[in-house]
Amino acid sequence: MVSKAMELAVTNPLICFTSSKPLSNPSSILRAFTVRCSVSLSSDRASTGVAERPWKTSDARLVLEDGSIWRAKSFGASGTQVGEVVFNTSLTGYQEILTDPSYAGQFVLMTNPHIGNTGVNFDDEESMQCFLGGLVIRSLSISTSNWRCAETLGDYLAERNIMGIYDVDTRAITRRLRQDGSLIGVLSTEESKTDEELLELSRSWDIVGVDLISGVSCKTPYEWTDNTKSQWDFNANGRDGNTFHVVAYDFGIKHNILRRLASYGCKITVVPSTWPASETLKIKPDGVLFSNGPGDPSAVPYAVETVKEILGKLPVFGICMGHQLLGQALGGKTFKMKFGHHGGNHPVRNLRSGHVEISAQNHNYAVDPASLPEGVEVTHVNLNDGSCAGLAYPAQNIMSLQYHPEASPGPHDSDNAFQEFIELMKRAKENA
Ligand SMILES: NC(=O)CC[C@H](N)C(=O)O
Repeated sequence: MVSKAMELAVTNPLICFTSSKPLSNPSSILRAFTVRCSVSLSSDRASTGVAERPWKTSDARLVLEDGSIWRAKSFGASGTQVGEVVFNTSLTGYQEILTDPSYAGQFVLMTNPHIGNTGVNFDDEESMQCFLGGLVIRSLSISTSNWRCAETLGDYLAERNIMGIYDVDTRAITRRLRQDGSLIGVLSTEESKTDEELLELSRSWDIVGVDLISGVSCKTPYEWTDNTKSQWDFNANGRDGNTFHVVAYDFGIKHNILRRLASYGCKITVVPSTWPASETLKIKPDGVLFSNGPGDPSAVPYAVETVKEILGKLPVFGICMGHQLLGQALGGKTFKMKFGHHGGNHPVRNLRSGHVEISAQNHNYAVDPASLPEGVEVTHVNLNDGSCAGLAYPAQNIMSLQYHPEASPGPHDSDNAFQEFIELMKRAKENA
């Protein structure tokens, strides 16, 4: 009886207001419960002799380069890992986020507090691997419930050797990142490492200037075989019977880009990031796609050179990293943003149609439109901060988006961009 009363007093904040008896003095009832609680706890310990709590206590630390230390509980893999902390505002889609190669070198902090409730399945992956440094969440769902669930999030991360932490104040960390900009952090479950050692590690590592593409790109070319089940293939009537051959440069390509191109009737050859432009031109495809990818676009001059050699010779479509490389190849500059855009709720204005699209985004760098030569048109603008979200150079059959028309996860408002690419290839073929 005593412990039942304790449970009610502790977990139900409305207990005083739902009592069947009129409350002449609610504070005395609270006092009574408090006394009962303390009696109950001390008598339990006395009878079992065990002072251990039944729940897990903090066994992980996130140390940020600004010197702040966040105690948390660990799940997934253990160890010590360094990376850049970014926050993602998507409500769900954590599995697609975990397998997006563009997160290599980063810890993803989900601002939605409740993660893991749908578990994971093996159809929703965006690549063959998790390349990110780790996952930071507020609350790890204690149960998984979804008809497609094959595994829990914790088991999935552990099998892939990816660290996760929960029970950490993700709102406070997000506010810090918004105020001070992106920060490097270290996640550790190793008690032998001091806070000072972890801080030192966070301050001795940087993501700027590092070629992260070479670690995520495929090693040899392959033909994409699309296994998308018909129930997931939306907009399938976008196909007009034509087949266009697209060479897709894999800078860390998300599978949904390939699925969407296939859905629009494209035959796709995926090639590694170092694949020579001359080999691509030899194949004579109808168009070239430059994919998304992790890290600093200024750290991969070889990729910019490849893009330069292809521009003007074939219709091209750049997505995210591909867009940034195109911007550089056209003579423009890219810069690092304060904390970037990561999430499925970014409003973008399509300046040609006048429509606002709610888009999926994931980038820390952007193209400076003022640095672009004449003739290059800014086609899309991010309405949160006015940054450049899309470019076109019609004279050379070039189009690009800073964000993700393939979504996954995120809204499908921008799917039409794939249709535009098809039309670009069609026009180029007709005029050839
Ligand atoms: N999704 C991407 O392609 C990311 C592009 C680039 N790595 C950035 O962070 O800006």
